[in-house]
Amino acid sequence: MTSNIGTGDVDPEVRQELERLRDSIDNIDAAVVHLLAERFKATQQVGRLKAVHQLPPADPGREARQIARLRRLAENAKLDPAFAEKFLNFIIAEVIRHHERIAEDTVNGEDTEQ
Ligand SMILES: O=C(O)C(=O)C[C@]1(C(=O)O)C=C[C@@H](O)C=C1
Repeated sequence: MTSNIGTGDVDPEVRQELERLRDSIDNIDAAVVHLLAERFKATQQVGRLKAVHQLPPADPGREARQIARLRRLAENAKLDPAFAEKFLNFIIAEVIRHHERIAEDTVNGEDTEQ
């Protein structure tokens, strides 16, 4: 069936309920973006620290502990732990790319960017 939500041909009560839920979703999405931005600010600092001290971008042991912890948190929150793991892995892969870029731009502990 094709959706008629966009055409205005929807019970006003249903439309109102949908709008209420979507407002909530929009707030949550904004919070997620802000939280992710804060997380990336912290990981950028980790990336610089690792580059300056010539530490490897990835730390598989740390990642294994984070995944185990996040899976537990997800289960308690009734979120699919497999989804939580995929989501964390997706973010960490991006962080590692950032770390690698920072390491490339760092020579003898000096930032060569700019
Ligand atoms: O904690 C670190 O060592 C980081 O570089 C941060 C982080 C993360 O995004 O949480 C990213 C890469 C590592 O493999 C582990 C964790």
